[in-house]
Amino acid sequence: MLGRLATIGARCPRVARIGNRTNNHLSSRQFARNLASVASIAVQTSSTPHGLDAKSPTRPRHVESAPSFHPTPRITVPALDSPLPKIIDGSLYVPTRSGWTKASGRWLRDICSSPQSRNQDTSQRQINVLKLGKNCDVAGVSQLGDSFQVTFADGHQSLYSMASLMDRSNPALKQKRAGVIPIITWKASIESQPPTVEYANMPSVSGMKELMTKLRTYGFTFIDNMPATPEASKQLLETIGPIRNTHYGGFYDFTSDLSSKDTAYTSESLEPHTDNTYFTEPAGLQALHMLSHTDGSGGESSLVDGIGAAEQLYEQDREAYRILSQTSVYAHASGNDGISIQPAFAFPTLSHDPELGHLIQVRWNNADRAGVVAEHDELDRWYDAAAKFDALLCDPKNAYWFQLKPGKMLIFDNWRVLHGRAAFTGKRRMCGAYINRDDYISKFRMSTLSEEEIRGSTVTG
Ligand SMILES: C[N+](C)(C)CCCC[C@H](N)C(=O)O
Ligand SMILES: O=C(O)CCC(=O)C(=O)O
Repeated sequence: MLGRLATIGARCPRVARIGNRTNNHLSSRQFARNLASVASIAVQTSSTPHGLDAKSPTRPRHVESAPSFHPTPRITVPALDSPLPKIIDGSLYVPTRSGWTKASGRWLRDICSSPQSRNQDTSQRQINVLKLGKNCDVAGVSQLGDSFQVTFADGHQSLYSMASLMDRSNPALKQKRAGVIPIITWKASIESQPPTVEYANMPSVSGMKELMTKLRTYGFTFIDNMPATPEASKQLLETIGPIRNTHYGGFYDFTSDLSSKDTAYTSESLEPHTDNTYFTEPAGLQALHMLSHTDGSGGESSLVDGIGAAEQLYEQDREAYRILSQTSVYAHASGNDGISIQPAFAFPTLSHDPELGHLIQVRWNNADRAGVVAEHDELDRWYDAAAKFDALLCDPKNAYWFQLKPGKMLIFDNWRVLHGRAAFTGKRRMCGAYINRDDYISKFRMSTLSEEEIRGSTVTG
């Protein structure tokens, strides 16, 4: 059954090219509406109350009729006669350029960072506003520069910057929280200048910043001129984040001996894929470092920008993009003895950030795919859409082919970039590791944001 459009649809890609830098921000709610009007990919600003456009030809059969839309009753706020904040019914109203902003007493107390409210060593909350009731009502407020000192009904006082009151719905802050920056999508031509970081610069502050920025911008980078040893590879990866353990072990050092019952442990070719589609959360980063290849040839590696390919699919066939964004797919890993891994629930091939709307994850592995969550009369539409995406992934224009070599480690974003391999002969030894997505984004933020930006974009409430 095609998923409901109203919930996780995504808007057409607002592709604002700045130089050759592409800003991919897919936002929610507009998806269905724009599907109905294939005329242009110009971003529309209005959004239907329920994300579904009555004209949409693709309204899923099972969606119940949209409930009638009741505007939220509004408290009449005072005219903007004085620039001073006001207290109404225990909430604080702050004057802003665009009118009054309401700050609920419980929210203010919840985000209080005073030592009474928050452990200063762990940044963890040590009060429970759910039990404080009317004590959280705002009882007094005074302005101190660009901050407000709030007094609560139980006498507790705390200081809030104007920014902290205003920024709660600030998209730029949400992007900083999620480590979202403008990305550069690429095709096979990236071969002329693939993103690369010199090992000699690692793990200096500037070197890590360069590594994280290139990874986040391109979805992959090489670490060049490094020792062709598992020890050096493991040590470097551990400066990024903890190595993730899986049924393949932690740091992996493998060859084509079927020591794990997976085709990666053979000499066969592998189509472009993302790893771990059978996990509820696929690894965020994957590293591959060829240590040796003797008595044989082949084994070239391929990379494809999954976001770039998805962008091409959107421009070529919006319906196919929608189907891959709305149809959930299972996967499995069951080769190893005693292993039968499936995700907690099925995921679409293309997943979008539910708050910011942009394409956040590509999940694609033809070998590990299990059930497609679609009725039989819709299954062929999924196969048609998947075939179009597959053709883009395998298009020589999109695939960057290269030969890995000892001393040059590849690290890539397994939520964005697909990797593949040509068949090979001889003995080929590879090492590397997985790193969790959240650990990757944490390292990216810590390496590229200022202290203040990190603090300001760490959502505490
Ligand atoms: C060797 N290494 C552990 C990296 C990979 C193991 C196989 C990964 C599997 N084919 C997948 O697509 O998830
Ligand atoms: O052997 C390779 O080059 C890559 C194997 C692979 O796809 C993987 O380890 O996930």
